[in-house]
Order: sequence, then structure tokens, then C-alpha cells
Amino acid sequence: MQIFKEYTFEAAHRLPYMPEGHPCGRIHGHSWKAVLFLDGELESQKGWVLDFNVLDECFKPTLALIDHNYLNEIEGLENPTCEVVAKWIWERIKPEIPQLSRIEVWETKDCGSSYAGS
Ligand SMILES: Nc1nc2c(c(=O)[nH]1)N=C([C@H](O)[C@H](O)COP(=O)(O)OP(=O)(O)OP(=O)(O)O)CN2
Ligand SMILES: [Zn+2]
Repeated sequence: MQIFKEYTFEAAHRLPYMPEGHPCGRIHGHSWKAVLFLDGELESQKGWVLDFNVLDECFKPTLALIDHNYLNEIEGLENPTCEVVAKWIWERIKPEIPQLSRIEVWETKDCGSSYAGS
């Protein structure tokens, strides 16, 4: 069984390795979306894989670091592409939620990344 939960955050970033004059090299902001997917067995009595509230509590400190922030100033996000952001979230959440199977990070309404540990 797979479950998922979507989180949104507002954050600014710039991509430092863009050529001179490239718009993504300038500081700009997005309404980002992170979707966390969990794979696991149904707990028979409760009828769920994991309480969404447990996931919320686990993700809350990470969300607080990135929401309304400038990503480039956060350790590990010096080059904050959506690929790097997905991997960074994975490395923070996977040790606490072993059922985590994939993360999507949407940078705009139509582009993003998907990371499943490799
Ligand atoms: N593989 C990646 N490519 C790009 C990333 C990224 O993280 N990974 N990021 C950017 C920029 O940050 C840009 O802000 C987002 O992409 P873009 O499609 O250019 O978004 P726009 O809204 O500016 O463009 P539309 O014309 O509206 O689609 C660029 N590339
Ligand atoms: Zn961007």
C-alpha cells in the first residue's frame, strides 16, 4: 500500500552555476511543493500504513527550516535545484520514517524532481 502527503512552502533561491545573465542565477522565489510517498503494510486494526500526523511531526522541523527562507543559506542547499532539495529532504526524513519510498519536489506548477534514494 502506498500513502502520500503534500506539503507546501515558500522559499527563495538562486542557482549559482548559471551563466552570467541567466534569470535563474538571480534571487527569485517559488511556491514549492514537496510530496512524501510512503510504502508499507496496512496495520490491520488501524487500517493505515502510518498516521499522517506522525509524518507531519517528523517533517515539521525540516519544513520550518525551508519555509519563508533563502535556501542557498541552508547547509547542504548551497546549489538548491529541485533535485538537490529532494535529496536533502530524503536524507533528513528517511532515517526517521523507513517507509519513505519517494519524494517529489515541485518548484513551479509544471516542473520538479522525483527522488527514491538514488
Ligand atoms: N533540472 C533543473 N532545471 C532547472 C531548475 C532545477 O531546479 N532543476 N531550476 C530552474 C529555475 O530555478 C527556475 O526558476 C524554474 O524553472 P523554469 O521552468 O525556468 O520556471 P519558469 O516559471 O521561470 O518558466 P516557465 O517558462 O514559466 O515554464 C531552471 N531549471
Ligand atoms: Zn527557481
